[in-house]
Amino acid sequence: MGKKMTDKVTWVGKTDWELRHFHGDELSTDKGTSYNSYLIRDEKTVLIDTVWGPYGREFVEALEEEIDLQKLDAVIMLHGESDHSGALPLLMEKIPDTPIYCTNNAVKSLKGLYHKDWDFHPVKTGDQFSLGETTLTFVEARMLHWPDTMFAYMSGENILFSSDGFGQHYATEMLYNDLVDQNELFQEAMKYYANILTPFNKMVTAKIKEILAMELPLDQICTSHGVIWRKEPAKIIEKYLEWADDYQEDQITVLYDTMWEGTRQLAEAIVRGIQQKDPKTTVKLFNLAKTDKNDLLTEVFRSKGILVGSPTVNKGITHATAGLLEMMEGLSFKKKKAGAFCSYGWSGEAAGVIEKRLEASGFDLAVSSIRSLWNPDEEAVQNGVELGVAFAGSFK
Ligand SMILES: Cc1cc2nc3c(=O)[nH]c(=O)nc-3n(C[C@H](O)[C@H](O)[C@H](O)COP(=O)(O)O)c2cc1C
Repeated sequence: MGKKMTDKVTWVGKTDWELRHFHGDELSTDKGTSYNSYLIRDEKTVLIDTVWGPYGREFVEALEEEIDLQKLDAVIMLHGESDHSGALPLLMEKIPDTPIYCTNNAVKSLKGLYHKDWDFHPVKTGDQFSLGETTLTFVEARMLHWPDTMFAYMSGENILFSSDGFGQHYATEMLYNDLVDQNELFQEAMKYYANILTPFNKMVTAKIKEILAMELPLDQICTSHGVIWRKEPAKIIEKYLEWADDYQEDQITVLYDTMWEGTRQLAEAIVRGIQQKDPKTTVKLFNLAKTDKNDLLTEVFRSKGILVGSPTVNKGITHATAGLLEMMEGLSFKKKKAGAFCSYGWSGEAAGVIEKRLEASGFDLAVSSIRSLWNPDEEAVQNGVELGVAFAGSFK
């Protein structure tokens, strides 16, 4: 059942309350998500995006209740990814000759995913689609977050359809940003940005500046996941500019893994050292194997510095530590300091392995790593405290 937004625009997406893992298991979605699809009825009728494949049948049937599919003049695909295009094969079976407007790169991604020769019409920045009283203007948005992404601006209604930009994995029956819990909303928006868009900070900034320079009146931002920003849409744009500018808060995060608590004891000593040196800084301690990885990455995103510790296992680090370091490398965090620590029994390679990986991932190593032979004794605890003091001191 569609939700009417304006005389001409109806939300025809799918709210997915139960989704908990997205992109395989790369991204946790504790609050579910929505796949937003929009139906525009002016003199012409067009559909913007579809929904994920498992909901394809439901989507097409609901769309048929809204309109005679044969009256659909075009399908506009802002981004080829399966969560937005999954229902396309089913829809196109019913309307095989309907043109699909998308970027050149989306022709490639959609052909690669579905191997169909639909009637593709590639568009570029500045190209327009006249709907009647209103017009859609396309703006390519490469790497926000795929090479195939574009935005579409609808004049008359003053709506920016922003694909995954400004999105959140946040299922709600409320549809609009002003009707939901603001803390939850901004936490989910930040988690989305931290985990998906961080590598593309520069492109986010450039794209937002390009759009702001167009001086378009903006009443709503319609993203492809989560709520529609209708109240003060400029607020999320400002947040994006802040987040894209190598965001950090006055926070240090200590992340450790442990088998027998030795590395944890070292981590606690480090936390005490940080608090001693700088009581105002927020210090957070997490067992990285037991905390949601995407929440951890969001904490790293907020941090000015991180310290990572692992027990030494078979001359290396634990798999959970390795997994998180791999994800951090992919996100290309900038302007953050780091340090490493480990507990060991005989060879003690873990701290060195972590240090190398942090450095290769672009972190600035502000302190030399420390190690504790077995459980930390008094001297090792003192080394932990001193590491914390030195790390906190490196920001002065
Ligand atoms: C399966 C296993 C493999 C280990 N491999 C190494 C190793 O290669 N080198 C080393 O120095 N210690 C090794 N250790 C010893 C641990 O690093 C040591 O017990 C350390 O104190 C564990 O830290 P934790 O108390 O934080 O778990 C190993 C321990 C286990 C259980």
